Amino acid sequence: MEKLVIQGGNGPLNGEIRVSGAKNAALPILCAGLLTADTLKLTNVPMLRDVSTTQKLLQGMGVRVMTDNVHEFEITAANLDTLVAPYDLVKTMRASILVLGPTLARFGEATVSLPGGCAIGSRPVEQHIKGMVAMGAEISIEHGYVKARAKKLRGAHIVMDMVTVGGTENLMMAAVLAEGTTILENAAREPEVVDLAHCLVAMGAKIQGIGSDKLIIEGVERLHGAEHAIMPDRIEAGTFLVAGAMTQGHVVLRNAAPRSMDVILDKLTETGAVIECGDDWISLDMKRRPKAVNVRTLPHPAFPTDMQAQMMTLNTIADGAAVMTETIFENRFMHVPELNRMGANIEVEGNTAIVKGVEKLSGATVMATDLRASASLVIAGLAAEGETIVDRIYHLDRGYEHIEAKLNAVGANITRVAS
Ligand SMILES: CC(=O)N[C@H]1[C@@H](OP(=O)(O)OP(=O)(O)OC[C@H]2O[C@@H](n3ccc(=O)[nH]c3=O)[C@H](O)[C@@H]2O)O[C@H](CO)[C@@H](O)[C@@H]1O
Ligand SMILES: C=C(OP(=O)(O)O)C(=O)O
Repeated sequence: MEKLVIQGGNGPLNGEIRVSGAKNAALPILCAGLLTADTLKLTNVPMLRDVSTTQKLLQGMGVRVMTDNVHEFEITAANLDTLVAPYDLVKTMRASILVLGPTLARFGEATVSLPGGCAIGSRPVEQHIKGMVAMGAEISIEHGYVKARAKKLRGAHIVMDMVTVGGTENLMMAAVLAEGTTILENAAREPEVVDLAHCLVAMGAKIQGIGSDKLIIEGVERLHGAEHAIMPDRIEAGTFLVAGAMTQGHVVLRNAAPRSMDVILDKLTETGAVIECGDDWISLDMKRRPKAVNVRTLPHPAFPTDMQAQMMTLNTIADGAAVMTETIFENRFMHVPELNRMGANIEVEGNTAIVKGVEKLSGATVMATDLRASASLVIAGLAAEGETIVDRIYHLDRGYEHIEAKLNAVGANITRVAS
């Protein structure tokens, strides 16, 4: 197991960082390769652990996956060897459930291990299942697996009980090959859902209402190959901007998607940062101690839960106090005790955290229990006095591509060492 050793107080971050492709767009889009026998060519794929897990999962099913290991993938699902996604891969990456919709739609059958919960919450998938049942699938849960069968899915009118990103993606991928029209109401509008929809359209799918909470999908007989560039990662970008703001630095992000980040950029402006954007770049200049900002996580276009931990870290050293409410996941404050060990002053009451800004954090050995909690501890370490050791960084490697190299290039001092 590896850990990161961060020498804090290295001064302001200063320079340019290239943003990688979005993990949360790449994972469903790789699974969309199952919808056609032709080749789906993807560029700007981030090279991170969840992507290699998806590659293994698809290859295990018999999909041909070619990659240059520098962000380009070609996926060809001509014939499959098995329609089963096994527990040992699904348990390391919940997004594996996204093979269910496309496999069922194209091959009439799919057996996927139930992902179960994870550190941030119980994360059930009953909305995915409810939607597929409405489309005519017979579904049973056996030995921890979802077994789905449907000779041919048929279009249905589905109103989801809550906004679910993965549920919307799975049902959209099922509906594109169903017979007739599917209407998905209360659909997720996250930019990554939109990116998947654009890729499906490039493959020949007929989808209206992209980017809204009502998707109208007219099933087609078959999809074809296409070429698609994965959108830039708004959460990785947000993480670097928070690091820039906390160190009172000046960072410029290239290959970014500022239009997908309105609320994150607004919040950073509220902290006192000066933000400028072009079509694909963002610059942040911070000349003062940040002001505390209140945050409430909600589905897009409101503040994303995947940026809550990083923004809380910024609030730990801000001028003033902030109220932060997490409404998406029931257990997404696991960074709090670790940040408090670094000298932060955070109290949690239910799904709300009160963060009172302190002058300085101090370096400590901390342990990361989920992906964004890990990222928040790395950026806390940059602003802290002394050395911080972030242990168990395999969570971090699930979702960030070379985070230490990217931060070191703009003035951080982070070393990866074996535990
Ligand atoms: C790979 C990927 O894209 N992951 C993202 C995706 O996760 P994921 O797609 O798993 O998250 P969802 O949007 O589905 O979950 C939102 C909430 O709905 C609940 N729920 C969901 C489905 C369901 O059938 N029943 C149910 O109760 C979940 O437990 C959670 O409380 O969206 C989350 C919310 O933006 C992000 O934090 C994750 O980074
Ligand atoms: C929660 C996240 O990912 P996943 O849904 O893959 O666990 C995340 O990206 O912050």
